[in-house]
Amino acid sequence: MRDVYLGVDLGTSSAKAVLLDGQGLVLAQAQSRYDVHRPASDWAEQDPESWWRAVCGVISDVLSRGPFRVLSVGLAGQMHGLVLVDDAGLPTRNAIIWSDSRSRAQERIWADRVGNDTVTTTTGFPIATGFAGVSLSWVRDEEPEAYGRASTVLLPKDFIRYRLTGELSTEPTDAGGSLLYDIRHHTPATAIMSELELDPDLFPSVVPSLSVSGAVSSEAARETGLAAGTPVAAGGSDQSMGTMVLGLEDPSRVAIAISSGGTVFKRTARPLDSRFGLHVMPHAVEGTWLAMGVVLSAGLGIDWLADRVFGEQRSPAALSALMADADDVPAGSEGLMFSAALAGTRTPRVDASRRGSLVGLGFEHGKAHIARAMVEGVCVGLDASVRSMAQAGEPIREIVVSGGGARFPVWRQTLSDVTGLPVVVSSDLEHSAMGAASTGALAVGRPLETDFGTHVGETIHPDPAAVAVYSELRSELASVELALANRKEPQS
Ligand SMILES: Nc1ncnc2c1ncn2[C@@H]1O[C@H](COP(=O)(O)OP(=O)(O)O)[C@@H](O)[C@H]1O
Ligand SMILES: O=C(CO)[C@@H](O)[C@H](O)COP(=O)(O)O
Repeated sequence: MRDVYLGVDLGTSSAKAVLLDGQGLVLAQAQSRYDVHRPASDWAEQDPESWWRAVCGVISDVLSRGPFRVLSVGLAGQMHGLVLVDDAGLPTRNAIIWSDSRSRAQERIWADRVGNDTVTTTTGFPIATGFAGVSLSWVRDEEPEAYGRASTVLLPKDFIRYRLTGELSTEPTDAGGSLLYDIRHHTPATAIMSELELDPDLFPSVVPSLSVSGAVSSEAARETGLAAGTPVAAGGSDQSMGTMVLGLEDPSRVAIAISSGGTVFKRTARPLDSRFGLHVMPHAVEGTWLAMGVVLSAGLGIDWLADRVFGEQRSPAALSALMADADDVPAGSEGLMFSAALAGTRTPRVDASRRGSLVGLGFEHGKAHIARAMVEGVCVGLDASVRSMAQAGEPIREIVVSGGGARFPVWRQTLSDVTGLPVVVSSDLEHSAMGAASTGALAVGRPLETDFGTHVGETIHPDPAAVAVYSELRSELASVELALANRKEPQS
């Protein structure tokens, strides 16, 4: 029987599980998709039970390829979402996830009563819809019954911890993305919560990311196939866990995840100055920090194009075909531009009301042009965060790319051409699940014997002709966005 470490990532599009051996080698991995529900415009919800079913499925799947002895479990997950559970641990409503933008009235209440400067200084994040704190205010105002029945606020992956171990807790990296946590004092932001008439007792206990947060219960053992008593590490947010395995020791490397959202992230020795519009939160390794810039729809946008707009199956094969066709379209998409803010923007500027636009459409364009233009638009958004990091004093000479979209050449090359930087493709595209497994190993005192800096595939170099095309696209997109900035918001 082989000794292994299990990592679970509760992504936005799917749950993933990986099993690593003591040398960090992937022995098995599995993925199970679920949906984002959008029952009203601006809403984005998921059913925590569907998360749990998917997690049970992927764990059972990887274990079936054994025999394995799992020495620890580590957890990673999508950030910011709000899960409210009652005294019996049952969700009082669906989870409101990070790409939700319904709570604009509450965003204004937070700004009026507490102020953006106080919130940013205290929590590291600006006031924005989709963050657990603002979503919590919405539930309190609009669904008092679901708020009243709740006894604990959990972040998404912490619901999985609860189902695995029975423990209601979070850890600093996800607490730090909730808008309800004081990152300077490492305590719940009770003053902010009280000012907004949110009950501070709802916030769960916070345990260190690299510690053991509980053990697999006998009920969870029956559902997953894990042995009861297996230690479960606290883990962290998806990107925080990703930094554990993306070889980011070289400070001039920045990571980019092309996942449901697109994220630029970097571990830093000090918290970055919030004036540069980036998110700042505690990192899993105590005393260090994570800086992050986000494009709110990357893979989500491609999935939406394939599914809602083109009416195709959102299957891996259909997505792969669409991305391959997009790769055949020349840089610049023959004049088509896609401002890809389908779900608003958060960095460098918060604007939940912003939406995307397709500019320059002609009879010469087809599906592949539209998909490519979206990839280009997302990369221009990611480039803005890379530039913000450089402005904040973090030198950037190389990108390491990972996530579901990074398997496609069109994303890798466009990222390199838009940023003008070499892009190293991580050989561990499931960086969050891998980081969670590695964190679990650390938590039980058995660090993996590998140098993750060497887990790299090919390096993509910028093509000078495409760099010139994208330099122009960057300024053209900026003009389009400026022109649309004052567009009247439709009444929903
Ligand atoms: N097996 C796959 N085949 C094709 N595309 C995929 C696959 N897995 C993920 N993707 C693409 O990557 C995106 C999600 O990336 P991923 O890193 O898995 O996201 P998340 O962690 O948010 O669930 C999807 O929206 C899809 O476009
Ligand atoms: O909102 C953010 C980061 O601020 C998102 O990046 C979420 O953390 C979800 O990540 P993915 O599911 O896209 O990996």
